[in-house]
Amino acid sequence: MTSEEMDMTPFLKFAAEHVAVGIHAVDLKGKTILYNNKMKEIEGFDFEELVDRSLLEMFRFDQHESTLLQVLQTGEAVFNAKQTYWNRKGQQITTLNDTYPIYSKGKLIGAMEMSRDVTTLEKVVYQPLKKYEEPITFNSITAVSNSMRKVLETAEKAAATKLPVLLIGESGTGKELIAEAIHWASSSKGQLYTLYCHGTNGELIDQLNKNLSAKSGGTIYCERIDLLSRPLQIQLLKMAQDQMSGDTYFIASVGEDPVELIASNKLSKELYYFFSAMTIKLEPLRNRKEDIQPFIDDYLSRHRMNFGSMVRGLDDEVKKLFMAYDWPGNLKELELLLDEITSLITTQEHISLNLLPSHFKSKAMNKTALAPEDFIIRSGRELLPLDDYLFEAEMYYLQKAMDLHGGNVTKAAAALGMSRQNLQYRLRKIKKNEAQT
Ligand SMILES: Nc1ncnc2c1ncn2[C@@H]1O[C@H](COP(=O)(O)OP(=O)(O)OP(=O)(O)O)[C@@H](O)[C@H]1O
Repeated sequence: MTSEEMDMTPFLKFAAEHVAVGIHAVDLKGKTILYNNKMKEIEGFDFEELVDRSLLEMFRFDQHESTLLQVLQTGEAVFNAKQTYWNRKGQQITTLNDTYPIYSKGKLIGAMEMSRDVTTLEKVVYQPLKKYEEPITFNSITAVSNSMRKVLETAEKAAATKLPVLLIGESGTGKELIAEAIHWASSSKGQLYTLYCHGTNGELIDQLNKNLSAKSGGTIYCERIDLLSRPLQIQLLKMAQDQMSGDTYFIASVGEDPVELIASNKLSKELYYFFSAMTIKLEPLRNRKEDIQPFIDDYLSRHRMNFGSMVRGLDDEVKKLFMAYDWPGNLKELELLLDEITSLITTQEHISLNLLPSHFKSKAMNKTALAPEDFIIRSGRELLPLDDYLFEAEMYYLQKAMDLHGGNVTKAAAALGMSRQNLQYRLRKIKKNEAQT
């Protein structure tokens, strides 16, 4: 039988589910008709989140979605569109996207986006060291808030004792920067190697092991060990134990509370014990807003020095907006935003509201938390983005259901027609959101 005579559908379905490229396809109405496993992984969806909820409902009408819509409107492909964003798990992700119009019998029937996850590659290119073009020392780090000052104090002690360090903090809080500063301040003689655990594999860990042995030591910074699969965590632990006898210094990071990561089986207890001789927790930027202005001052002074620009600071309105915004992507988000703004600046001395990119303005200006009774649409009031509106409505409805059932999750879930696990998951999400606002 030739391939033309065979029904290729099962093969194509298998390929779509197993290929290492994220695929998202929509029909003419913009309705999702294909969303493969790799795309779920890139966008950070949990299986629980997909239960009881249609995929379409979950999408934000953000830049990512609009490339598909744009292709539907123009019928023309868009290639190599780079996007950096924070996915549902708060992980910073960079993708390169190709988006194609799909035709059948000469008629446009939909669009398909293929995303390559280039987060690791991007990090290698974007390492702070390359950006600052000098080794990172504790002096290059903005630390005005009490919590950051304590971080530096502990980091300096860690460098002096050369004890393994575990850095804990959300994406973009500065873990890699601290790791570099510890390396340069320590007596570690060799080179600094960074193992980006997102997207690493067994061969890379072996290669690192060989390099360290050949050069008799160095510092190894394992970024986000919680993103390694369990077998790779075991391989990394073995490698670390092998290297203990040599002159190798170990630093690692995780993106969440390690105790919770261990409880949810995402982090091996043994690996945690190995790295946690000293632990350093970096607070999210929303809990230490005193660091925002000094960071901006440092950034702009570097910008004036490197590019001869005139830009000195922010307008009062922008200052207020920056202080009110919750910066889910932390200092990295602020830095990327400043990169974007300063690339447009010509002769201005102050950054005014009209210099802020519209994607940021709409996010920051709509982010003010609503009281539950406020979620109905009132005339004369600016509309919320649909995603925020649905979240507010869901929060209100679930809390009401819980109150009505005396806080009993099983009963409330039954009344809402959803699984207990799903309700628990959503309540946890609400709690997390409340803690952040
Ligand atoms: N305290 C700080 N002082 C100066 N720059 C900072 C500080 N914190 C973060 N940055 C800047 O933010 C960027 C992101 O920091 P870094 O890569 O260290 O974050 P991270 O916590 O390691 O993030 P991820 O978990 O996503 O890897 C850096 O390029 C650095 O320039």
